[in-house]
Amino acid sequence: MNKKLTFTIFGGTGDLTFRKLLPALYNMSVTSKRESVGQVIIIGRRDYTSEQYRVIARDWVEKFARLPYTEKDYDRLAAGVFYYKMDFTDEKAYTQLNEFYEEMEAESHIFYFAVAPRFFSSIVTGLAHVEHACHGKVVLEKPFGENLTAAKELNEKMESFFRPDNIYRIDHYLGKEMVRNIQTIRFANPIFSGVWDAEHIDCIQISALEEVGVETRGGYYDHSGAMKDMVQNHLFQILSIVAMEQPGDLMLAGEEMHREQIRVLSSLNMPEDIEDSLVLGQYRGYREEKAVAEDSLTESYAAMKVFLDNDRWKDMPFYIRTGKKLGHREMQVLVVFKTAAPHVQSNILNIKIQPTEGVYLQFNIKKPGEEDEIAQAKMDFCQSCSFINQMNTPEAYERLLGACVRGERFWFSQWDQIEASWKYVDEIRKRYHDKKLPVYAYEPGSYGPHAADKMLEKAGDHWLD
Ligand SMILES: NC(=O)C1=CN([C@@H]2O[C@H](COP(=O)(O)OP(=O)(O)OC[C@H]3O[C@@H](n4cnc5c(N)ncnc54)[C@H](OP(=O)(O)O)[C@@H]3O)[C@@H](O)[C@H]2O)C=CC1
Ligand SMILES: O=C1O[C@H](COP(=O)(O)O)[C@@H](O)[C@H](O)[C@H]1O
Repeated sequence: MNKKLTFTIFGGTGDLTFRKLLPALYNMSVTSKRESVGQVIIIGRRDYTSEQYRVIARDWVEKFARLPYTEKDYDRLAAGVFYYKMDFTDEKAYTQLNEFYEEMEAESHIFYFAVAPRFFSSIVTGLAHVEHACHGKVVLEKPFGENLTAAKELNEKMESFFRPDNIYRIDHYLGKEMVRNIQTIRFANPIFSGVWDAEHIDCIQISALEEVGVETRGGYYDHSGAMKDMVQNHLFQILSIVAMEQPGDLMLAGEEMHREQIRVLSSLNMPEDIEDSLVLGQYRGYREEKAVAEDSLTESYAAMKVFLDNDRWKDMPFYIRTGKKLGHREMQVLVVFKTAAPHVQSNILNIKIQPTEGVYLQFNIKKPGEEDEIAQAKMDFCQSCSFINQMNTPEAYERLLGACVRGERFWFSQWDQIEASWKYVDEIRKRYHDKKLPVYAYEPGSYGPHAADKMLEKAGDHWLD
């Protein structure tokens, strides 16, 4: 193991670390890539020894790792994982942390902020007491800031301590296999690229539905809500990839793609008819969740109808929705094409992001037999059904941690993307609340509030599940 490189996770007893980061490190360890992240320091305020932490982490890794779990592989990973107890808001505690790093012979650092954004600033202040910290890399979880003003302040603070090109703003949806695939499906197939516009498409629906509620994360989530937790980052990233112009190279994930994404985000239209463009909801029982305010108005569901002010997408709605405690878990991009004639059904392309990864295409054929009728052919390509694909496809966090170590910055969000998204999300939320529009209640296990269905009905559409 490269002892000198030290990978420190602030928020090491949180949901993200247990459910995503440790399983990713395990997968990297099995595929021998963990050598590159060196020793792992877990920072938490709970009273654990390293040994106790390793025992707790074991169950999570066993449950959530992509690759088959074995004791031997886990023990190899765990031997390089050390728990360090501290309150990361206590500036004085960083002097002792510095001593701990000296004992651990830490020389170069990657700091991972797996905490709510309101803590980022105190951690950076504290890291000023850690030798060489400012030469290290930092990975920042989303949402970056809690609004545009806070995000700008935070960005200045981050860039005054770390070198700007050592700041990695992670959006793990950018590491998902089928999100990376959208570009290829769009641009490498003339059957799609030639008709990818408002002239041929009726609407595009982007859905990220979750079955789980806020679980143990009430404290974080109640300050955030669906718009900041999912829409401002993950869903706007996907929207911008779906709607962007072709970057120079079909498979390119660099500067050019980034520029095209920004152009999309800058052309988001701010609706005048806010009541017909945004619906916020909260599942029944949300206020009884641990660490949630009993009179909370935080939304656990958001549905939007958005338009882009550009030639390609003029007057074509993008429908976006996300929520917790819904009927099932599904993340997909559905492209509904215009019909060839009024009595003929639409062609539908469904890019399935998770849990199944694949592509579904519905098109029209003559019904077999003597009748002169039209029927639908449904072609369903399941990429993740193949064991070989599963074994060879890294999880998002696995991919992004590796990219950070290698310095591949194009896999991460850039500041101007974040800024453009915040501008829009801040303003649309303000308009919703200024008009005193309700946060609609919905039943757990449903598809969200009826108001979200009505929003589409009014526009002559409906959600496709
Ligand atoms: N969970 C997920 O699936 C995803 C989360 N994220 C992002 O990751 C970030 C963290 O989310 P998540 O892990 O879910 O949140 P959690 O609330 O589960 O975890 C927060 C962590 O911060 C620790 N913490 C809080 N205050 C202190 C303190 N003063 N000193 C030391 N430790 C402290 C908590 O410790 P303690 O255990 O003692 O409370 C806990 O380990 C958020 O920004 C979120 O948006 C991003 C993608 C996915
Ligand atoms: O960033 C977040 O993402 C998760 C959903 O991630 P997925 O990879 O399971 O789709 C979401 O549950 C969480 O609230 C949010 O912070």
